[in-house]
Amino acid sequence: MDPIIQTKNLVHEYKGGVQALKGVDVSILPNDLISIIGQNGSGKTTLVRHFNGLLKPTEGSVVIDGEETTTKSVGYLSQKVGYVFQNPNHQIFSSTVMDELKVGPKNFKFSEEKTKERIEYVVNLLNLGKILDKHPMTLDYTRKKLVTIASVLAYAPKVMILDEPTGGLDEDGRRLLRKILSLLHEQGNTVVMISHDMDFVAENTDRVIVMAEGKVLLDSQIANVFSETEILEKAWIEPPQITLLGLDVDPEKRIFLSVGDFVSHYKNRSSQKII
Ligand SMILES: Nc1ncnc2c1ncn2[C@@H]1O[C@H](COP(=O)(O)OP(=O)(O)OP(=O)(O)O)[C@@H](O)[C@H]1O
Repeated sequence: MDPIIQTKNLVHEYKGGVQALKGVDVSILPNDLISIIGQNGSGKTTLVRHFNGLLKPTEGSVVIDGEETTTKSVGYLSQKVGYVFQNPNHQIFSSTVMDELKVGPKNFKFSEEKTKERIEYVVNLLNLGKILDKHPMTLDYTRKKLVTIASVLAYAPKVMILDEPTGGLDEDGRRLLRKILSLLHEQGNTVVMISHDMDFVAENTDRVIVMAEGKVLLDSQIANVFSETEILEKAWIEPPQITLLGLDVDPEKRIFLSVGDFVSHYKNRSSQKII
C-alpha cells in the first residue's frame, strides 16, 4: 500500500538557526492511527506542520497522497489533511458555532446539499445542536475544542492531525474524542495525534512514533513501544501507570494498555497471584 504521507530525510531549520528536525523518515499508511510522543521541544509539532504544508522542508521531502508539498499550496493540501490546533483560541475566527462549521465546506466549495449533510453529521456526532448560535469564544474550553474538531470533520479530510487533543478536555470531551477516533478509523481515515497523555495514547492508538531532539527514536506498534524502557527514558517518557504495574507484577512482563485489559486478564486467571 502506498503511504498517504511520507517524509524522506526531512530537515527543518527555523529562521534564527534552530534545527527542529534533523533527518526524519516516516511513512504513514492509509487508515493508520498514530500517536507522536516525545518531550517538549522534540520536534513533534514541527513534523506535523509539514503534513499539510504549513511548513516546508529545509532539506529532504514530504509527499502527501503522491504529491510533493513544495509544489502545492496549504489550501490545497488542507483539504486532504485537516489540522486541529493545540489551542482552540488559535483556530476559531467566526462569531457563531454554525459559521465556524461552515468555513471548511465553503472554502472547499462544497454544494449546499453536501454542506448541510456534513454539518448535520458533525453536529449530531459532537452534540453541538444547542450551541450553534453561540459565539465560540464564550464556550468552555472543552466545547471550544470540540467545535474546532467538528469544523475540521465538517469537510471530511482523508487525514486528521490532532495536536494535543486531550489537553484541557473534561471527561465528556474525552469520551467524545474516543468515539471520533474510532469512527474515523472505522471509516478508513488516517489519524495522527500528538500527545503527552500516555493513558489516552495507550488506549486509543495502534502505532507510536517516539521523537527526541528532532529525530525519530522509535516507530512501532503500541504494545512494543512501552516495553522499550531504555528508549523511553532517553525520550523522557513514562509509560501509563497500568503498564508499569503490569511490568512490575506480571511474571511474564505482559504489556497492559488499559485497566480493562489488566482486570480481564487476571479475572480469567483467578488462581494467578499478582502481588
Ligand atoms: N517558530 C519557531 N521559531 C524558532 N524556533 C522554533 C519555532 N517553533 C518551534 N521552535 C523550536 O523548534 C524545536 C522543536 O519545537 P516543536 O514545537 O516542534 O516541539 P514539540 O515536540 O512539538 O514541543 P511541545 O510538546 O512543547 O509542543 C524547539 O527547540 C522549539 O523551540
